[in-house]
Amino acid sequence: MSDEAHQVLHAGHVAIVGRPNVGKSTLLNRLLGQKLSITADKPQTTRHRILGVLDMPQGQIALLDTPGIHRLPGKRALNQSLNRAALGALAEADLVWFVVMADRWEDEDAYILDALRREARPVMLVVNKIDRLSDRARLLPFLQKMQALYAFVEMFPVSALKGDNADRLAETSLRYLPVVEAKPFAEDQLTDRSLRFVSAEFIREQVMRSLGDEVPYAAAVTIDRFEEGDKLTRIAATIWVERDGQKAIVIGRGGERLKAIGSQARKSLETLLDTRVFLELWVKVRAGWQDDPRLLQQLEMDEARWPKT
Ligand SMILES: Nc1nc2c(ncn2[C@@H]2O[C@H](COP(=O)(O)OP(=O)(O)OP(=O)(O)O)[C@@H](O)[C@H]2O)c(=O)[nH]1
Repeated sequence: MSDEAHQVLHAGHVAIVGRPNVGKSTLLNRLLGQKLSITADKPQTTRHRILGVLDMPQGQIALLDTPGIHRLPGKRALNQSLNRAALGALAEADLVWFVVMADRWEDEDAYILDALRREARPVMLVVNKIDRLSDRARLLPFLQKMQALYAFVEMFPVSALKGDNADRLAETSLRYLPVVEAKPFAEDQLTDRSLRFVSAEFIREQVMRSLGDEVPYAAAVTIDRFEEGDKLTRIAATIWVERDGQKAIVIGRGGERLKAIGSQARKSLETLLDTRVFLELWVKVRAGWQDDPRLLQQLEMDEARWPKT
């Protein structure tokens, strides 16, 4: 038998948790070497639990990207479902990456740490955005302060944006996952989500990026048609907003903004799907979807309604 056959493999789930905007999705994309989770310079970009498969010679990590946890969910059904998705991912995890910003510790971080204490899973502290520290000497006292708060199994300063230390984070994490006989996912499998689902997320990302603060959380995307060919994928999608005024904003003067959203989304979809993409976008109004859990589910959980691609 070759040495390789004797190699011990590890595999399991790692939940990436942290307050909004600390860089969880950026970290996931960096490690996967491909864009999977959407990012924008606004909190609460991630609305769904996304599973990304990180394949390494010594095993596989199923990474669960979670929506940023909010301290005060309030009444909005959307916020409550965000918190549920994040806390649900914890229950599935063999290991948790608790992402915080370098030299920043806020009430919301403390709230999440309390939730982690209750789950009693091994937690690694991931100290992100170290590239933004003007003075690296501040890192050590910050780590010491963190160590006093909780018995983290490891503490990793990283820059998700630049990639510093990210690979070592993944390699070290493998050791905390169960030993397996075989890798649970195919080596080239990137996610357990359908391409249709990821495509809807990519379109929503462009809506959020192009819209300042005017509409951000009031937009959802459903895929109406998804036809894959060898060279061309035809996609028709609807952007749902809550009010007529928001519809006008998304469309823009003379349709300019919608055109820009479509063209940016098409570019990232072409990379994802590795085909040319013909994208048709519609904007429709559906009042109150953010406050209505049933409507939310209908709009968001579109995978249940269509066959997997
Ligand atoms: N300078 C710097 N910026 C980063 C780093 N990681 C993420 N960012 C930026 O921080 C912002 C938020 O990143 P996201 O990855 O969307 O954050 P998130 O934690 O997934 O946010 P939610 O989806 O709201 O939970 C983006 O503008 C990123 O480019 C980093 O290592 N360094």
